[in-house]
Amino acid sequence: MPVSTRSHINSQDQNGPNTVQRTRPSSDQEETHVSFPLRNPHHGLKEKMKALTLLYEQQKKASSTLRNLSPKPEEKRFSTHPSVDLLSSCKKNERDFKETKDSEQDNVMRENTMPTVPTLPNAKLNSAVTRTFLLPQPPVDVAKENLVMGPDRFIGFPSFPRKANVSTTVARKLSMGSSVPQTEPREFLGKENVLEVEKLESVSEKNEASGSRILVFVRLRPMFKKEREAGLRCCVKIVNRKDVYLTEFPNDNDYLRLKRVRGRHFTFDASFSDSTSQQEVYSTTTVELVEAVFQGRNGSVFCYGATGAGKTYTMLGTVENPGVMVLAIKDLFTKIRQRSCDGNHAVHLSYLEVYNETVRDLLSPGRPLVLREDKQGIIAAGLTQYRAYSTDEVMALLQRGNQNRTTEPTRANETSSRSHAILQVVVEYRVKDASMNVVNRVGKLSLIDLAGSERALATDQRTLRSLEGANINRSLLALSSCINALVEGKKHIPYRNSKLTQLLKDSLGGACNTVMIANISPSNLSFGETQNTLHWADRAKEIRTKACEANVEIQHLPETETDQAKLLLELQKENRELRVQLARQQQKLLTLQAQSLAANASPTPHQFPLS
Ligand SMILES: Nc1ncnc2c1ncn2[C@@H]1O[C@H](COP(=O)(O)OP(=O)(O)OP(=O)(O)O)[C@@H](O)[C@H]1O
Repeated sequence: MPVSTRSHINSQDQNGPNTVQRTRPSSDQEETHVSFPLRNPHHGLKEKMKALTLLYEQQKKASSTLRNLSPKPEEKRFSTHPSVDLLSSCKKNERDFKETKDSEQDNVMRENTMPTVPTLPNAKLNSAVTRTFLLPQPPVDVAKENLVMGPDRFIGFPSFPRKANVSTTVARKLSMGSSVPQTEPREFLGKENVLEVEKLESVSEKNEASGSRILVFVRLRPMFKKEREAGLRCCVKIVNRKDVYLTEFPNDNDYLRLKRVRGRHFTFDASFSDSTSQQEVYSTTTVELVEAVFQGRNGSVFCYGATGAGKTYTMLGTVENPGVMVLAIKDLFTKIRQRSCDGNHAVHLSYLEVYNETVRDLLSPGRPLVLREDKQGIIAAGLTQYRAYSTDEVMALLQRGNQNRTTEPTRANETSSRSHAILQVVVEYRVKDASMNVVNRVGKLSLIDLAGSERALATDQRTLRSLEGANINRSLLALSSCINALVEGKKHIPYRNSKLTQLLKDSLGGACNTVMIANISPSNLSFGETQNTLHWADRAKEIRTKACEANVEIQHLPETETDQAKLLLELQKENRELRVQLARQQQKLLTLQAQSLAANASPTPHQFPLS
């Protein structure tokens, strides 16, 4: 989504943050002196934070080792939609990740961590309209923390609020390019998959040359035990990780055509079989978009498919197998940690749903939001944007949002999402270039879990379910009309036909790197829906979005006194924010120290000899 002012970036900026030379002022000078070139007044604070964070991590490790000595609690199990309890999975995976990366990251500032949120077991499935799982409230300090920094309620859905610009020159850089480093995925892929990823890289290279094509992936979910027991057959075969063969088996009662088997063949950028891991799906589809966000480019990933085909599983996943949203957030913060020495990052987050043609804020539910269009695109007026400092915080917010999301059991899925959910993460990355100009990149990642289409049932007539179904189908139909119009190169694209298409306008026809993951079921009972999904996915391959330009702003060193004063104010604000962060870290450290002291002090029974 566009930022207010932009222009072309010169090639010099390619050198990126690593070439920046900076000097650090002493902490007493921080808020009083205005000498130029202006220096960032909170470097001292940053150092302190780094040291504190490290100390905190060590304490945390020590206390977790202590805890591990005590007998393990029973393995946590879901009694409801597993995707709603992501925090612990995130923690577990983050721990694994930390273990592997610890040695190389010792000199890097670690992200904040939050106390684990306990999950209440045995949450019951409820057929009410709104999800009513018994889930933990987000930790109090998340809410408090966000009150300190926000929430910035005025921020619209697709746009990020721009600060008053001191800028005189603005820069713009073209399209998601080969400059996007492939940092992560290979270690998670099997050997045979590396070759495939290389093939896929050539897809995105081609993309780069010819503007931005929507990349379309297909994911087949495994057959359920219930389906196998019911004698259903698999009608989908994936070959070469690209080709999808769909077989139409004759109906058992159709004696005349018993031997007639018809099939269709589709090819996509990649097709994932039912045994593909979540990590592999993420690495193939989304990892590059996350990297591009740091360069100021927008990216969208949306899951499309029939109800029960695996969209929410792909997007959110489970505790053991976190999905694209969770992996992207973790990846994002890992990258921020790795770059924390280069510049400042700010991550803002919003989460909304479109339910029955109304837009609702999932993070602070209230009145429906109104969509407005302005120069920056479609805006959901009043949508809350939270500033997040760590994966844990985002997970807590995501969990809170998922509690508020509308789900209910359907014929095909016990925890069917009845709304379209859009998680949007805005990353602002600010760094100084060699000439001490401030380079500001703003990239936005939209992760979209669409509601599934479902055939209307005769018994559903006039119930809330049928209204929901009708609205879901209506918005998906509107989505298909937009896809058609875009593919046919029509001038008028009917985005206004539904709230969903208005919100997806930027992803479909704007300057955005877009990925579509079409989820399909293997069961021959879902043949019609699968064929339909594959048809639209096949159409979507032909959509070209506008060349994805980087949102890069260069703020030149201020010359006038007013501009200098403005810059000073901004730096002071940032300084205050860092102080709040520091205080929070100190608080956490103290709590942890107190806990480990208490753990050491409390005697365990076997320490005392029996008399
Ligand atoms: N790749 C997969 N591996 C294992 N289980 C899967 C996979 N995909 C889906 N499932 C399981 O299938 C069930 C339905 O999946 P999910 O809820 O993601 O469907 P959906 O497309 O989001 O449906 P709806 O549109 O109704 O919300 C869930 O129990 C989920 O755990």
